[in-house]
Amino acid sequence: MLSPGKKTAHLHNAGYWTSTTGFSVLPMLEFIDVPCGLVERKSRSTLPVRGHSEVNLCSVISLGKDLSKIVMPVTFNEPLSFLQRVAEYMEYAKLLKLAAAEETPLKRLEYVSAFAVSALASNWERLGKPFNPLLGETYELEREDFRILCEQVSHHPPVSAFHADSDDFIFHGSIHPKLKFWGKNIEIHPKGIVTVELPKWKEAYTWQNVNCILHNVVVGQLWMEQLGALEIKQHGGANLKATLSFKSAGSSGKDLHRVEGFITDAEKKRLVFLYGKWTEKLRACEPSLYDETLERIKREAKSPIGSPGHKKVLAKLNSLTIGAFKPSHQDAIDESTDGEDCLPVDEISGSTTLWEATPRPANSADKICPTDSRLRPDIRKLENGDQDGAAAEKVRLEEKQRDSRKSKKHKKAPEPEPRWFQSGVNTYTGLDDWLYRGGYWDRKFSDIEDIF
Ligand SMILES: CC(C)CCC[C@@H](C)[C@H]1CC[C@H]2[C@@H]3CC=C4C[C@@H](O)CC[C@]4(C)[C@H]3CC[C@]12C
Repeated sequence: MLSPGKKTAHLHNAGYWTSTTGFSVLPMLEFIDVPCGLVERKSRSTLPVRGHSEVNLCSVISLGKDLSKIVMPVTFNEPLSFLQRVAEYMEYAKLLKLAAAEETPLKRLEYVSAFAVSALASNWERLGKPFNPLLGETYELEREDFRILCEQVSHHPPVSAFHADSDDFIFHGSIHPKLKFWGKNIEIHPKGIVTVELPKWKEAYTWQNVNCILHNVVVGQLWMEQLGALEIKQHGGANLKATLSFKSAGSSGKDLHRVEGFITDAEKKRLVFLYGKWTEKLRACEPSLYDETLERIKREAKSPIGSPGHKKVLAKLNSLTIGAFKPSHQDAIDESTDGEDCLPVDEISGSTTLWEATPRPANSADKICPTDSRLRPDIRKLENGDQDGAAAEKVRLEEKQRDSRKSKKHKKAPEPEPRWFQSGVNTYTGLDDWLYRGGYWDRKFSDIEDIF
């Protein structure tokens, strides 16, 4: 087994890990690769600035298409392979360590559930398309207390397999993401089973990832939701089960990113209530506390309709309902219940926090303009040592530029003006000059022409 912190002294199993390379190891949130061959194991602590394109998708694909079969413009991409995205599941691997350290099957399942939810957190606001891995492509990530290897095991359909091990747990599985374009939305079915094994307890946990919906892929603000039931089954020992529901944001957005559900035993008795948001945290409390909270709210709901107490209650009810309990007066809920005076909807006193997301590294949310030099594919290819590719891209870009100018002239429109500058006179010299129009730093780049 691995000895944490002693990377040079691996004595274990043959195969992939015996060849210790001088590759740099990336901390979990460092999404961009650094050149290999570094002597020191050094990692980035910030990200190069980059944003995603807002080019109209309809111009590239048609309805109901399986997106894996479509070549997308590179400006839709984030500079990562999907294998690296898979490795991001491990960001909160410490939860599995915590699970293994617990003495009861229930507590272990609580932490495994937290891990399953936390594995989705890195997807929040990540709206670029990772590169399709090539068949046979691999990605390794070795950290203090675990290591993971991913391999693209099939190209059509695309399947990525992964295996992570550590002193305390093994985590493995495969993902076959199916993307469907439905006009307004893209639906993603990340098919495949994932398994956590805790050898010390001779226990395993299995689940399947929930579906992911990308909204407003053509017009408006692109956003993502994770949707559906996540069933985490415990095998061996107590055979408990966690059933979590990833809620739809709903029209008011109240349930945005919300996750909740129960851990039950083989007799379907509720043992623990789990609640939180996949972007933020997961908490646990006794089902009785959840019931009491609901009871109290129901009682308070009898206060006069329209009173502040009543509104508070409606807000809370709306956010806590799960399974059988649904308020019949849901229609009465209006915008005002979103106000400051509503109860903290994600608080049940007496709960314990199983997992809390850590903040993103610097620059991870900045957007740059899709015309930025840093996004030029020919330059990037040259940087990566692909001279032929760079030459081909350069020709393609120049042709694209020529064609776009031609088609604009054809429409007899006046020569298009530059976007951020205009010709004018330098007030000091009286000579012709180019003057800034302003507005760039508002970063509204949605109508920018795709020049790459
Ligand atoms: C053209 C643009 C809008 C397309 C952008 C598509 C991006 C956002 C899509 C493409 C592939 C998708 C991923 C496919 C599979 C999984 C595994 C699942 O367990 C969590 C979501 C996750 C990680 C998806 C997140 C969103 C994703 C990265």
